[in-house]
Amino acid sequence: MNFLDKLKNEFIIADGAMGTLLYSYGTDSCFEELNLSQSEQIQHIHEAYINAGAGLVQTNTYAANYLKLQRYGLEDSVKEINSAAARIAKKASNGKAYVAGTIGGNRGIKPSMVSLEEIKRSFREQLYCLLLEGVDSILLETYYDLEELETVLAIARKETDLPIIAQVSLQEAGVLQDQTPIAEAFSRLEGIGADVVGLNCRLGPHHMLKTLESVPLPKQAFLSAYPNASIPAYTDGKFHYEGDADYFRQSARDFRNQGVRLLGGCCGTTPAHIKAFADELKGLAPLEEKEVKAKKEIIVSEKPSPSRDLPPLQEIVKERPSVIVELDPPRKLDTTRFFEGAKALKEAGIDSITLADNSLASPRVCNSALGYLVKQQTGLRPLVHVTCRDRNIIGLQSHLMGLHALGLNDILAVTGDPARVGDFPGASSVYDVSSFELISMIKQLNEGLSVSGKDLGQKAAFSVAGAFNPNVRSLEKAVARLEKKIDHGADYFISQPVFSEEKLLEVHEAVRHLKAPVYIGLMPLTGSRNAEFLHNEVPGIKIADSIRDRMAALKDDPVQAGHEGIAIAKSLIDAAAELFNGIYLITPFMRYEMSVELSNYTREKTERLSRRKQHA
Ligand SMILES: Cc1cc2nc3c(=O)[nH]c(=O)nc-3n(C[C@H](O)[C@H](O)[C@H](O)COP(=O)(O)OP(=O)(O)OC[C@H]3O[C@@H](n4cnc5c(N)ncnc54)[C@H](O)[C@@H]3O)c2cc1C
Ligand code: MET
Ligand SMILES: [Zn+2]
Repeated sequence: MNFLDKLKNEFIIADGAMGTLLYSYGTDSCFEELNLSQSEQIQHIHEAYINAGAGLVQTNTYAANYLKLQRYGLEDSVKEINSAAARIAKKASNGKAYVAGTIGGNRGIKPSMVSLEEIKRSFREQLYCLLLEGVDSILLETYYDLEELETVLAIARKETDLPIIAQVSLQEAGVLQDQTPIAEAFSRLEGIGADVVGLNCRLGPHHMLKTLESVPLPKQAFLSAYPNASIPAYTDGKFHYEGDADYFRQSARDFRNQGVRLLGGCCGTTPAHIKAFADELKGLAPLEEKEVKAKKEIIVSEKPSPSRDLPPLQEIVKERPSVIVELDPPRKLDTTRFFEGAKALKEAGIDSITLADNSLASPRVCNSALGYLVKQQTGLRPLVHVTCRDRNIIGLQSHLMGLHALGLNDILAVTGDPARVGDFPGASSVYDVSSFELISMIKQLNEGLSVSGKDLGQKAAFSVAGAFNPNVRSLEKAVARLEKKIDHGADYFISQPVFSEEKLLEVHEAVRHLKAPVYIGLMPLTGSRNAEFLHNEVPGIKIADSIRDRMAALKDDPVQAGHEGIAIAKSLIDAAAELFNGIYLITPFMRYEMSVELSNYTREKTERLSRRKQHA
């Protein structure tokens, strides 16, 4: 009898986990490769599930596509691995169980870089291999991203008449990670032609049952559920699952009462869990009609965001000249000079001081702590840099919520210099998200939503700058990155320092069409060694020979060299102020007096310019 005909009248118990079972036996590499090197072990696991009562087993091919196999250098073995897997499952089933060819999702909980085009290519390759081996059905499982599942399901539906099971993974009870309610996801999947729709992985029976309470029986399709055994625990360097089989026995009837007809297990489950399901449902008829609990509305809080005490910088710089100054947190514990600098800069009338986030990957006093104190003590607006390097998504989200609580609403979102350049070269550079994704994440908080789409009960009021590096070979490419950052929500840009008038003109020409304003970076040179270092060792920075010669002539006179650095910076300010409203001054080595002098100079220069414009 066809698998679907059987489901019309009775339950089918499916198998449980393969991957976590292999892991618990000690395999810590590519599970799918074992189809080639340990086929007997895979066959025994299938047999154990069939003996436990499974009427459907899935091939050991969850990650057997080239995108995932390339981690192990096995991207050319897709056909071999899938074919072997299907043959092993068929041999183990020996006519006693149906065989589903499994294809897992690629886009996980983390924001993903894998394009749909790439996913389609890899999916087709795997699908054809499984179909050629004559499986009884196709099982699409562990899809966090509905768009991905809809895409691959449409391909599979076109290619085969075999029954297709399409399963998503919950973000939390009731919804996917983009907050799509499960009932809606199921009806979309049914619309594309899934014969069975359901849930698998990530969460256990509790959350799946809670979810199913608000899911009606599909019109044509059947419902499935493959819960995890429990939430995984991490002990002695290994993950393990604690949920015991008795707990599964108790939940079997609840799954039946929610209308599930295909019931199996995902991560952490074992033949004992499957036997518990099978024993408990033996002789029971599946549910024909279901009463659905009214769905709890997800209310995104309408609470207004706390008002900003200062307008965002992008608004200021669009209207008038504006100076911001980078004054980095110290590398040592004494912050006296830092606060002296902040006060002096406040008196110089600048719009903001920016505080780097462990620049050059070397630890400094936490910039949000100092930013808060600056605001308290001087009333000056702190702009904190946030890198993707030091915090994973959990840390970033928490950090942003903290900045909101502290009223630090101005952020520069940057990738961050990699750890290997800094004081702790062995430290990990996290990079869970790119600078683009970080910008989107911050803007999502302004919608009152967390990165995973959860309601945060309040909207944040961040204004977000993106970094602009004009000191690259292709300015055109750098500007294309700015456009992409604008698409992700960047409100304005702050640039690396520029050291020549020609470069200022070139940059101005390249960015003038952008709708987001640019604060152009300028930094006074402190001496000849500083100039030579920047010119020769910092990628992209080129200082004109004439300027380097001026600095070199004062090699033995640091005081005069400092004055010369200031004079050079002033002539760059003269040129920059004609082109840009926003000037970003970088303070070298905590020498804030230089920034104060240059801030004052910029103000006088821009006042002269505006008087000239008024007269003209
Ligand atoms: C104003 C400013 C402040 C900064 N503050 C900090 C800080 O506080 N802490 C810190 O650690 N780092 C800081 N940085 C450094 C920054 O993280 C790195 O220099 C980063 O690579 C460039 O900025 P981003 O993070 O926006 O890079 P993105 O635009 O996200 O670029 C990321 C990577 O892509 C590559 N890339 C970018 N543009 C091009 C191009 N045109 N051609 C080829 N490849 C390209 C580069 O390898 C770059 O590293 C700052 C940089 C700027 C401009
Ligand atoms: C990571 S969720 C899917 C797992 C797969 N069905 C296995 O058990 O290996
Ligand atoms: Zn799983």
